[in-house]
Amino acid sequence: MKTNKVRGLIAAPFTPMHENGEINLPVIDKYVDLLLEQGVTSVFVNGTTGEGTSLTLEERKIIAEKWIEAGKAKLDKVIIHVGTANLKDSQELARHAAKAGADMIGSMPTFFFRPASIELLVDYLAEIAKVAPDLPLFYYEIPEMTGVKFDMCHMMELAVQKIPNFGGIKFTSFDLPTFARCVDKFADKLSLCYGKDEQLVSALLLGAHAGVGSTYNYSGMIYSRIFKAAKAGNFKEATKDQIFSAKMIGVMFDEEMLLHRLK
Ligand SMILES: CC(=O)N[C@@H]([C@@H](O)[C@H](O)[C@H](O)CO)[C@@H](O)CC(=O)C(=O)O
Repeated sequence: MKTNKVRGLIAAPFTPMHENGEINLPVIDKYVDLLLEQGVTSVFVNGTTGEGTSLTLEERKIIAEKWIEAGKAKLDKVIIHVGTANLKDSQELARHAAKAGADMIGSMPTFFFRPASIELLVDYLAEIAKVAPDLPLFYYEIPEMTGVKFDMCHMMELAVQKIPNFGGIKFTSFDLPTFARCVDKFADKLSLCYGKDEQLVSALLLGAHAGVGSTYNYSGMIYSRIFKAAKAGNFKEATKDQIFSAKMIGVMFDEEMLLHRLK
């Protein structure tokens, strides 16, 4: 099985499109270089920022293939989001990601008919993980968009028992106390990636292994400085950049996550 170790900055890339809404694949080669120039070393493809759940399966497959091909020997990890509203589509995307050479896969829960219990959520993830047994599966926790909210520490306890290739979590929530419990319990065996850019430094202080976010696409240099300063224990420096990030995000988003403002 491929390693579940991912570290540093993971961008959640936009899906480049032409005016007519067709996918603009060739620009992804330059996109990889743009991210690397900012210190971003991995990508989480077809996620929220990539509008994955608004794309067809075929579109998601060609985008995944292009990021894997463009990122080869350049990016550290290409992680493909396979979450959909149903199991069979997610399994199809997971099989495809494995065949195409992805390093990892991630999945959010079903978000219309939501899992009725934490056990059912883990069983669902296990059904996705089993069709791509050589890839670590990450759970994509994003309750503000999915409406699914369980205790992530408990979820991971169940996942490590039931899913041999469970790799970690992509934690997009302001709930730092829960994130702290997850770090305490699982930091030595899983990868814990934090997904709220405006609170990255707090998550790093707690022990996050990686940050994953949308504003990394064009402000990666800010988060690179935060990461380096935090890892060096220079929190005064890290906090300065984090305050800038919080102010920048405050300008872009008022009360809701308006993706179009990011594009
Ligand atoms: C809801 C949302 O878009 N969250 C972003 C954050 O990067 C967010 O844009 C940022 O923290 C500003 O609020 C990411 O966590 C989403 C993400 O990783 C993805 O697009 O897959």
